[in-house]
Amino acid sequence: MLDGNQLRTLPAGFSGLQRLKMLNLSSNLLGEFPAAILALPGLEELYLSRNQLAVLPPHLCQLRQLRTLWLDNNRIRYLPDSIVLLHSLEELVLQGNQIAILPEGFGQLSRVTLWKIKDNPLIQPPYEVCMKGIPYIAAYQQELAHSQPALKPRLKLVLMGLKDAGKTLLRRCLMEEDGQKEDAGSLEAGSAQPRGCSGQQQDGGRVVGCCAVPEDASERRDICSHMPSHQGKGERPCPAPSLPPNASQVLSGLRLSGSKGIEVMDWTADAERGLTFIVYELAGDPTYDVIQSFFLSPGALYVLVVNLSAYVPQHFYPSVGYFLHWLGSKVPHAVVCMVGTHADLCAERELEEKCLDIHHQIAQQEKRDAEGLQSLVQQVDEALGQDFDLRCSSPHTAFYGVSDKNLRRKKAQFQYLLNHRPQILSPVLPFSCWDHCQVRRLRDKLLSVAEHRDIFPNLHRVLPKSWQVLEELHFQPQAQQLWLSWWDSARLGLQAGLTEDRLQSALSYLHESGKLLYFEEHLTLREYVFHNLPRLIDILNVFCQRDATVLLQKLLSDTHVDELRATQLHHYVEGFLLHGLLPAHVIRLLLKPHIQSREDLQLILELLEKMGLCYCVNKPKSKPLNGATAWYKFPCYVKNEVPHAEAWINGANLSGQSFVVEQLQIEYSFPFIFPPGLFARYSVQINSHVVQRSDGKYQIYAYRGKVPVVVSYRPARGALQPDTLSIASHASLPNIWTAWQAITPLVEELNVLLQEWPGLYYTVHVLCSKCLKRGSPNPHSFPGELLSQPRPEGLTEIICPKNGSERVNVALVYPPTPTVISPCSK
Ligand SMILES: Nc1nc2c(ncn2[C@@H]2O[C@H](COP(=O)(O)OP(=O)(O)OP(=O)(O)O)[C@@H](O)[C@H]2O)c(=O)[nH]1
Repeated sequence: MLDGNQLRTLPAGFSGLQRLKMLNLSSNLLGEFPAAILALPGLEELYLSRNQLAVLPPHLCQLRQLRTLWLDNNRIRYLPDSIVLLHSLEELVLQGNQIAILPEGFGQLSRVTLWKIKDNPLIQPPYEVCMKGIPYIAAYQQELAHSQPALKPRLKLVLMGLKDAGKTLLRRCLMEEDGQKEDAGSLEAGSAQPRGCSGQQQDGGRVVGCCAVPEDASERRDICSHMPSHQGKGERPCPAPSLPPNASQVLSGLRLSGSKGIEVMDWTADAERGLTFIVYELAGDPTYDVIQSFFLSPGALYVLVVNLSAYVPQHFYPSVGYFLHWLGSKVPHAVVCMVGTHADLCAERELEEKCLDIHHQIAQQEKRDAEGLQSLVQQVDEALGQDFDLRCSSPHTAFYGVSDKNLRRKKAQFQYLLNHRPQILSPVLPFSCWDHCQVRRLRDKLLSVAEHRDIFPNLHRVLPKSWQVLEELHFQPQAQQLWLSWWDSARLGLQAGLTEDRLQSALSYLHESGKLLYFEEHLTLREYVFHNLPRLIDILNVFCQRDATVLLQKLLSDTHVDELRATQLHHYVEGFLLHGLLPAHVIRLLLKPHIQSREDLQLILELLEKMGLCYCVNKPKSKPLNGATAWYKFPCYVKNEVPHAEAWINGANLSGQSFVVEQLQIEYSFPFIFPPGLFARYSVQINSHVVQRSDGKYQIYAYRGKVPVVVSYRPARGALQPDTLSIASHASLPNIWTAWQAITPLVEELNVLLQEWPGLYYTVHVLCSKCLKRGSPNPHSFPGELLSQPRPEGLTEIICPKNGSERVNVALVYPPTPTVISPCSK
């Protein structure tokens, strides 16, 4: 064991150690692979992790006995071809290198069971194939050998930013620049002038500086959209825009009101090289939050759009910081390009100062986040430095009762978060839709980023012919269905010559490149392949729309609607916007263009439930409704602050009397960001576990059998406070076990949902029941971890420091296993 030294070379004569079977040289400073190692033919285990190796010797295969080879976190760019001859190899760890291509015949390493390749810029085989393991690599390489490879560069481009940031206009200008007109059907008639600039200088003082930044994320995002984008008096006048001919065409298609929601379209940005962007324009309106995260995936280029004219430093977080946190929690290591629109409305100096401010504040936010994570790593290290028994001696120590193994997992997770910060490509790029040169410059910038091999290595990969055939089959004109079941897709795969096991990789590729949606990791959604994106998005957009007129228009499009019926429909819309309730037949009307039959409606409703948009309020579990109207609740529409229920809060019922029961409350804290839309989706997800529920905007009261449960979301109360989501129950003391049983499935559902955010940091605690009973505003939270399946014998009594020597009866469950899902533990 020579790990953790400062070794740059091995001493002369090292090769004399002919009986050596294991050699650990990890965490040294080796810049070259020591030749002496090759002269140790009996070597079975070789650890060279965390060195500075760039090249491996071509004759690596001399180490014929090698069973374990760890080379992670070096600088290796290529693997020698002879590595495929290491037939005894069982463990091969290569993560954290610069490997783009695996040697031909790599699939021969069929004995390898421990395989790690993450964090390499893999092109061939593509990343998603490599991640799946050696058998998939073998299948892919076979495939490639038997087919005619072809190149098809395509990248998913996601536009995001606040409402009215200028995303739509930016996209249209870029596409018009290339002479690509959109389907006129998708445009609504509007004024020939942009909303932010009437073509003349607008008056009105700049008042945004005095706005207080709201604490609620949705309000945070709303505020900037209401900020006037006018120029203040005495500032450089807005130059009368000289309208480029194509900009006026673009503007003529821009609608004036109503939220159009999410849009997706192809943009052939460079016809010569055949490079296509699949552009996903997200909605700036936070009402779309519940669906937007479905469209964020790895391997895309993200453009964060900021309205520079409206920007003031106090609003950095809602207009920039928030989006970086959101994106980072869903797609760790996402590639982000910052664009500042409305540059024509800013004086030169103002432009410079604002861009600089955004740049500085991004750096500050990043530094703060990284320091926070680093201090967590340090805390874990300190805990690891202690003996496990010592850690278990007091329940009030950090990581009380957490095993070394779980601590190491935690550390790996923090390190993963630290190493996968968003990649922000450049300072803010000022942009004006009026300026041809800037439009062209932005287009060139996006193209050059896309072409950058280190950033998007996948763009240059060679694809097997069968993958292309698969794609064509999915998009053939007769494939008009709303979506395909996985089995339909598998049948197309067979036609393309892809067996089921090989289909997964091809679908993952199509998902990452933006061509379709396939949620491989999602428990229920992975049964679908969403190839018809415009239709799917059309459907989802309907249920994020808050504009009564737009909804009514959809409902009244039928010519046979009499006045009575119209009034009735009007009431339905009102109820929907207030309580989120709709009967199935009205949903059918809203989705009319997409529904031909009763089955279509049923399938769509099922899908909406699986996506966490709505649940049926009156369907008895696993029984048909016998002709009664099914009503659906869309939790993201619920407006009432408090659920209508005879409920209890913090140990007191509505009459204010204290219960003689014990409180059990598990609290999830989200220090950086609470995933947008999570509460609404969670609210749907738990529906199958609860009865007699009553929903409020931030709270759900319900029962699990006879045991009451409450789920509450509390937005952060200040900049440094976390958002929290708690799951609570109560029971009389001897039956506290029943309360644990009541909330366990709800905890599990939350954990499953949280897996969709691999870059999210959150903690889980049990709150002190005594503090809760006293109604303490700041109850003590116990560290440690929860068992996902607690047992009665796992309940422990501990003493809360805030309650003197009184014992707290609702306690942690040991031995602990992690409930925090680490992307590294997958
Ligand atoms: N003067 C000027 N006006 C712009 C510019 N970009 C956008 N606008 C105007 O700003 C307003 C909002 O632009 P949109 O492109 O609709 O904003 P968005 O980000 O798509 O908004 P949502 O779809 O609601 O999220 C419109 O009136 C545009 O005409 C720009 O560079 N200069």
